[in-house]
Amino acid sequence: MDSSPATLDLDKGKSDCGNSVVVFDPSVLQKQSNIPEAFIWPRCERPHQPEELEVPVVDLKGFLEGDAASTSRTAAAIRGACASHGFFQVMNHKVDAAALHDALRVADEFFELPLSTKLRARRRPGCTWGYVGAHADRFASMLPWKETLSFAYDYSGNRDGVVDYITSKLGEEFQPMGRVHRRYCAAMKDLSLSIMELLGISLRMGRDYYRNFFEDGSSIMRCNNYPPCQEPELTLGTGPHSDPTALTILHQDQVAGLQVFAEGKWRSVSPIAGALVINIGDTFMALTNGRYKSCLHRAVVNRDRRRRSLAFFVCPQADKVVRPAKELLVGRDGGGGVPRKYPDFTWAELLEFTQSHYRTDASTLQNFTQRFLTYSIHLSLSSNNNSNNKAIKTGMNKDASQMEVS
Ligand SMILES: C=C1C[C@]23C[C@H]1CC[C@H]2[C@]1(C)CCC[C@@](C)(C(=O)O)[C@H]1[C@@H]3C(=O)O
Ligand SMILES: O=C(O)CCC(=O)C(=O)O
Ligand SMILES: [Fe+2]
Repeated sequence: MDSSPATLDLDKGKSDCGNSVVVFDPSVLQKQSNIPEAFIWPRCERPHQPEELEVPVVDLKGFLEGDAASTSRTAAAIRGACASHGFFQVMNHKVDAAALHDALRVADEFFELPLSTKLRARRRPGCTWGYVGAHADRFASMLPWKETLSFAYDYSGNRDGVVDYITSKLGEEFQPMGRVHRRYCAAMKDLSLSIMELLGISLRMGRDYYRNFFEDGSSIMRCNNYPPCQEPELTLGTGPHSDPTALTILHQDQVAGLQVFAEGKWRSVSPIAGALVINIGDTFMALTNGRYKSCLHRAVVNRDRRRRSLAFFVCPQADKVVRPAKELLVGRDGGGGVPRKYPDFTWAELLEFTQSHYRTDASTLQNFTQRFLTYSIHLSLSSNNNSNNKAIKTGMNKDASQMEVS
């Protein structure tokens, strides 16, 4: 991980215990004619005017009402998108319009708080949750022009986890904010499990296969706030990456900014009022042995308007082994096994990799796999072929050449 420099000319705030922290304070930065050097991205990464990516807009009405013909049409539409760029949008998803509106409203309320109040929830080193400004506490360069608030939503039925988190960090007066987030996360969980059914049908694994796999899962709720930027052509709101999680439900406002790298170039995915953007993540790509694609994407900013997005990242239960179903390892001709592209791993292992060792980017899963195999081979050599080492557990050959990691 980049080590943050001792000082960074963004702005220095004071945390509630008086320590100086490096912060991203848009109200200060926006008054400067140029953005700080740390926010300037390499020329090859800077945004330009892209074409539109026509992602399928899938109407879920028939599927959610149990109509068989509509379900198979919907699964076919999803199959095409997931096998190519992994993105599609959904309409008539039955998520209450008020819940969608209120979730953005309380995100605005949070980001409009005084910086000292937001810092009550600041992310602690090595933790995924909390308030972050430009990741200035983690990275020293290529900083994203955004503030984020992230918290966990676990599917274990702990009804008050979100409310307790928000009030414990910000104060009891923020209970209404916590309740709005809880209602939104509950709706996202239900939708994510319905989409898992569709993915199961589309892969001919049956509607329950992935629903059951994720039913006891966990999720990361992330609120993104992208302030207007005086030099939007030099920076990015969120850098190029594929989501390491399994599935993402993105609720974006009506300000364009999401871009997907498809057919060899960056393409914009314009907001559609009432629609939610869905994309496959690395963990689901591994569950399908690469059949469904976790695609590179990013967010750009603009000079005039703030942009907000709410990303609900669906993850398996932390210690559940991520391994493709054997049905997906049969060759197209029904012949012998298709080589595994990724080792067995757990979400806890991949999350720890992205939070402590690696800045999530376009090659996270590839680098995680290489590191994982190197470690496993090391284990195997050092423990004289001890059968407990991970390489054997995965059923992988210790020799990485047996894998198709490109
Ligand atoms: C597991 C995660 C790490 C990030 C949040 C979730 C899923 C997406 C990841 C992220 C957004 C990808 C771009 C880089 C990142 C550092 C960010 O800009 O926020 C990533 C998140 C993170 O590491 O906090
Ligand atoms: O804000 C967006 O449109 C995309 C954000 C994103 O990709 C992420 O947070 O992982
Ligand atoms: Fe993303």
